[in-house]
Amino acid sequence: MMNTNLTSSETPNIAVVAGNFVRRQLFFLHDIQILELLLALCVFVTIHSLRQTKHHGLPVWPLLGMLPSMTLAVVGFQTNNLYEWLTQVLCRQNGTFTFRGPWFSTLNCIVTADPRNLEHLLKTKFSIFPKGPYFRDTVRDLLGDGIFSADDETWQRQRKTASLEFHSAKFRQLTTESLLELVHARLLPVLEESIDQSFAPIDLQDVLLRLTFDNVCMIAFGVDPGCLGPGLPQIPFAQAFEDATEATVMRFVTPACLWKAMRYFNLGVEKKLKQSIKGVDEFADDVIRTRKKELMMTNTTNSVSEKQRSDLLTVFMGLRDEQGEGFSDKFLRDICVNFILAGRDTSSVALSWFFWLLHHHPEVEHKILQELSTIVDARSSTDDHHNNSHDETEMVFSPEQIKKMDYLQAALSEALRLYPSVPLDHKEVVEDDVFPDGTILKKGTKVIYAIYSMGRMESIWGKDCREYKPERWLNPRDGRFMSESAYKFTAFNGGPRLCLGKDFAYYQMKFVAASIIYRYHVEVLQNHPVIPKLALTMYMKHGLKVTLHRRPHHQSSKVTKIKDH
Ligand code: HEM
Repeated sequence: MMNTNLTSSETPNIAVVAGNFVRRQLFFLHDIQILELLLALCVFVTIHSLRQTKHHGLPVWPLLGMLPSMTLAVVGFQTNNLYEWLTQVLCRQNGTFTFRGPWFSTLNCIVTADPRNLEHLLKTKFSIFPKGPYFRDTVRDLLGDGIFSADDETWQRQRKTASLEFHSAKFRQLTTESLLELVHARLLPVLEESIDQSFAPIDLQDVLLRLTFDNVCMIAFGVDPGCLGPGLPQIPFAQAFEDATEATVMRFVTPACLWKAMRYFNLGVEKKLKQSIKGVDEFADDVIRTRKKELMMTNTTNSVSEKQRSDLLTVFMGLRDEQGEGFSDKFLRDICVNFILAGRDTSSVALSWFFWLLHHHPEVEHKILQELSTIVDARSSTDDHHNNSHDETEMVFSPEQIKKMDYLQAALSEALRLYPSVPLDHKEVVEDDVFPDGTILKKGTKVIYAIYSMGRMESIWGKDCREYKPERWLNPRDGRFMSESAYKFTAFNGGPRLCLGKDFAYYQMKFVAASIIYRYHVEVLQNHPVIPKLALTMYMKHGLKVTLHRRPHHQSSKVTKIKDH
């Protein structure tokens, strides 16, 4: 580390003086100010360089490439939405174009929304399109060697073990039980509370984020942080996790040399990142230490309760390599943190967009209600001894009932088609190649696949591609749900890196949506602005402010009691 503490007896060193100067200047920079600075730089150079060329019909500015056009789109002169701007360009360019970034950035990349290219990238030539060193370098501090950023053997090992676990009966039991507890003992009471407080508006996105955070922590760590509860408490671990993800995302829009300098000098957003990662690590270390002790106790006392745990931490702790060595604590921390990131906000954000779409499509809400009533009535008539089938305030949907909700699954898939939780994803090319559409790919090129745009292309979904129509997912003969090719509907990725939590995510979203819709009509506040936030996951920038109205059959303010089913 450079010594920045000069005493009067020391000769000033030019590197130290320069270092201090940069440190002083950067100290005052906030992340927003950095963006403003970049924007000002764009405007300045744009005004001073009147020469502008075109690449495939897109303006390319000297030094700045296509950044000014994109910036104008994002700040609102054209579309107020980066994803919409990309969609417009991709539609004009038949599904693929080359984005030219400014000279100082690493933003040059191929952007594609062509299903043939997606299949090539995610499946056929999977091995030459890894996540790559650029992505890993950017997210390493938070994600380490976890499944999201890993490639090759490090990825394969985690994928294989987690995949076995995700498909086991024990895991299914853990997830259904923890979800049931969360929805009935925590989510529904919080929603009821808002009604009791004279229909106080609540931010449904925030409530759902809390629910999925608690749920995925139970799956990954086997502990419940308790974010969802009366009064919606602030939980330091959840806050640290959120801050750490947001600060990591800032690195993708900051020149690498700048964020690396800020990290070195511990300034601005990088300082915040360091502090929040410390918060995440402390929580993880504590859980790992406690679990190790518990497992040792279990082994010595030969008790079975701890051995029966099926959270990912316990499963990975039990693994040994050929030399009989277990995973290091750091690697165990990376594994869990990555799973929390994967399952934390994807389903909650998808559910938020789904409820917003329902608000604008009462006919879809009506059909979902009809489906739920049919399923509930069928159980009432065939299962008279079932203790909760007639008492609607205590209605708990069973896994078999959830499986039968084809229309709800179609409505959720349609929401994900238009608002995919991961709107853009990326790969790096490690060998020269050519896409099926003829695009030449040089080694080292970055490829962005625009999942959001894919849902809005006539060439993929037809003329009504922008309409919300769950029916497109139903077999016209029997009304059953029909899945789509992962290279056309890429919300869950595809090929060997297909989302590991896809089945669980559908179960979770269906269970939560059915439990809410059966009891309440969700009304979005009039004039509440709903626009996507620019982040790795497609949050609603201002949340989703709603009021809840009890259905006529659910007029009691009694909170649901969980019963075995
Ligand atoms: C609506 C909900 C969800 C959506 C839309 C979704 C989408 C995705 C996408 C697009 C990827 C690829 C990311 C990338 O490689 O850059 C992915 C990967 C992954 N997802 Fe999900 N996900 C959802 C829910 C979940 C849940 C609930 C879990 C776990 C509890 C989960 C676990 C994972 C894991 C572990 C990976 C990494 C797979 C790998 O790289 O091999 N996902 N998901």
